[in-house]
Amino acid sequence: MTKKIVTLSGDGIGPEIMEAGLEVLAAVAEKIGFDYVLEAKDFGGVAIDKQGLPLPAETLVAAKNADAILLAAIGHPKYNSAKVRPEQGLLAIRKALGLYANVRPLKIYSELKGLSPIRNVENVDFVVIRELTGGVYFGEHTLEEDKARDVNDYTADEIRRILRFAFETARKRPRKLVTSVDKQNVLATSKLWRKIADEVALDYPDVTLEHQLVDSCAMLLITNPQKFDVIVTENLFGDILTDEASSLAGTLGVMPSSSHGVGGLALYEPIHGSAPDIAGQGIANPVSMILSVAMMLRESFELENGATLIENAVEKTFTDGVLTQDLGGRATTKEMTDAILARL
Ligand SMILES: NC(=O)C1=CN([C@@H]2O[C@H](COP(=O)(O)OP(=O)(O)OC[C@H]3O[C@@H](n4cnc5c(N)ncnc54)[C@H](O)[C@@H]3O)[C@@H](O)[C@H]2O)C=CC1
Ligand SMILES: CC(C)CC(=O)C(=O)O
Ligand SMILES: [Mg+2]
Repeated sequence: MTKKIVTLSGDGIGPEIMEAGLEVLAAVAEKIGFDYVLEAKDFGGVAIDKQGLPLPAETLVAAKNADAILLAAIGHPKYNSAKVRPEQGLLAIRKALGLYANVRPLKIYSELKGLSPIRNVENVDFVVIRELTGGVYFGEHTLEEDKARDVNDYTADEIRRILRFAFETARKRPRKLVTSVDKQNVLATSKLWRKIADEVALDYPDVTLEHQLVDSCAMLLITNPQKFDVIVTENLFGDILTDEASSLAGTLGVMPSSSHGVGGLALYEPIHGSAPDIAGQGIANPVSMILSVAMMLRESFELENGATLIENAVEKTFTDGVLTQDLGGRATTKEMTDAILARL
């Protein structure tokens, strides 16, 4: 049956990397016989400019009716002091679709090992499960002249479901280790988080649970990244720790993600933003988007063969020394994409 994929190209480098991702999708689909249609929708800054809001109703309706959603990136400094911001659309679509579990795997490509500023990245292989629809990003925000307030809320149910997601993820991995990251020495939400993590662990005797405070976790990601298998944490901590973790891989430009919810619908996007500093120059690294397409084939459509084709082609492209500027190379977005296409 034909699958419907909604595409949200967004802002900045978004359209450039979406084009790359869709080219790779088309080539793989032809090889494996995957039948799909694309529906492109306005989202983010481009939607504000055209329709006055970052998540127009028709975009949300299309997303809800899709079999999967591909999102590139949103955001631009021109909205920094605007009332309506592209980021509001991003948070709104995650909430509206109930996408509470954001999966951010880290893979270190052998060819990129020397490019990481971290000395020892041998045998690093972990995934961060970031809670995506709760916490301080969704709490009340008040800003006055000389006072500001952001509320960090979590319910027990919200914590329990993301912990379960993390334990289920760990169960399928060889090391079966969950590191739950919090700040329970200070935060009430973290005290509840840790209590629930301990409770959920009782249902998974085959999985080991460790706790780590977020500040020392940030340090360990650099000094001992081999320690981690599955990291699970709240929205804000997961956002920060995964950008930090990307430095192990050499660049933000190689980290994809998937976001899952209750109904089976999932959204796939790079972990990075719209990179306004390089937008329009044709030099963005398209790998994060291309690997997000691979995650979509595997996780939404159970097309392991398609996902593996893409991942192997990316690996081979790196091995052959084709690198974009963020990795110290000279390849443009188009050259990198063509190199990957040639190795499918
Ligand atoms: N999911 C999304 O759409 C996200 C949107 N944002 C938004 O993006 C905008 C820019 O945020 P920044 O803090 O600049 O973060 P950013 O992630 O867009 O960029 C950080 C740095 O990484 C580089 N970079 C990122 N992706 C790259 C790629 N594929 N290839 C090569 N270099 C790449 C950029 O050039 C920049 O120097 C903001 O409006 C922010 O809110 C930020 C994160 C996620
Ligand atoms: C608006 C932000 C929460 C976007 C972001 O940084 C992310 O999702 O990684
Ligand atoms: Mg982020």
